[in-house]
Amino acid sequence: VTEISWWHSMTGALSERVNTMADEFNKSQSDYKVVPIYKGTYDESMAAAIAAYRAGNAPDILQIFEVGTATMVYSKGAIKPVYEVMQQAGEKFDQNAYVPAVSGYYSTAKGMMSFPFNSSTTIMFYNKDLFAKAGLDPNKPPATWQEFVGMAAKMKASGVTCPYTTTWQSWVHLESFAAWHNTETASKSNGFGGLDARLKINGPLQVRHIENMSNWAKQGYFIYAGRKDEANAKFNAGECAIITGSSSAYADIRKNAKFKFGVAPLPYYSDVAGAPQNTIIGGASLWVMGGKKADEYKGVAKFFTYLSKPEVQAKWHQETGYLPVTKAAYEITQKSGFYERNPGTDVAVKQMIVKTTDKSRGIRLGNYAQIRTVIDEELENVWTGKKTPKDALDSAAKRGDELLARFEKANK
Ligand SMILES: O=P(O)(O)OC[C@H](O)CO
Repeated sequence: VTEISWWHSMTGALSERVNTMADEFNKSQSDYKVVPIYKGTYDESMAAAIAAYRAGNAPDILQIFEVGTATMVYSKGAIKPVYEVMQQAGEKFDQNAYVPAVSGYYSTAKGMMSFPFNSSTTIMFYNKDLFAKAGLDPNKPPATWQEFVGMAAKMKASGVTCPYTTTWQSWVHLESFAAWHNTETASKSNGFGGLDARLKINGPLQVRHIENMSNWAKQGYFIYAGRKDEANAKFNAGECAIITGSSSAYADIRKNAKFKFGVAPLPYYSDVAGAPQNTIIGGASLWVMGGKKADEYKGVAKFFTYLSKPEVQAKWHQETGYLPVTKAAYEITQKSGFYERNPGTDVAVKQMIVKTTDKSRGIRLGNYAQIRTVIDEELENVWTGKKTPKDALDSAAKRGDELLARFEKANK
């Protein structure tokens, strides 16, 4: 039996699903054994994989978050493109079966570089019980940021200690926020048009929004909980009335929440022309590492064929809140009546099926995992009152551009 190692960053209900999928594949045949290994958060696992690659003991399959995509695409030798793995193993791989927002994110002109696995997008969850406590209609979540302000004030007045929180602040409030308002995050179509792209995260729209968030933080409407998904625990414990973040938060909310919850689209500014456009994908994809034996690649390809089955993808989507990455997975889910039985589970899908523009397709920027750290630091300077929103965003853009310039030079 050939073992196939799979490093991932899934926790809670998500990691249970990952283990079940590997088990099911392992039971379906006797030549290969997929071994899933939790390697820490997305950035921890990416750093561990780079070190392991240098030491010659990288895993076969590596789950990398969406912002690591450009770095992986340019890591020639360290990775083996998925279209090549599938072709050489003689496995069928229909790239047209994928939802365009997903395949577009992970493809180059040659084909799909990684295997789309857990694509999410930015949405809102809210606690209906806390809405009722504040005298708000539990079936009317805020559709716009303008509406949000009055509601947050009512929640605060009714004694809610955390009216609003968010996970992944840079993804939700800058990257996806910009696409939702059909605004660029970087020049050159957010980096898809070339390595010389530079950040545009300090424009008037972004400054306006971060200024609002800064005021909401001061008024106690917005409670900052951390850079990654720390805020989920606060929401799941019933402390926060509203959370914005990954659609995949659904997996643990539906399992753990002891309150009635609702799912709604990400709020937007209704006075911005072109909004709402579409939000962008997050989550991660599976990369195949370079320098492995032919037999291992064959096993990886077989496992990807298993993961490509519409019914496997549909189950993953329905249980986790990740997007259906193929049209077939979406259709199976729709026909089964799942969306009617579980109101709100199609919110993420609807935000994504819109035709994207050159500003809203996604981002393809090198060193972006490091740039996220810079953005996180600068936003924290705003929440703690050390910097004005404009100064913090200007500084994030400048420091981020230095990282982009370095990446451009190294990959020319
Ligand atoms: O929680 P996930 O897996 O949807 O990922 C969220 C962000 O996109 C990570 O960059």
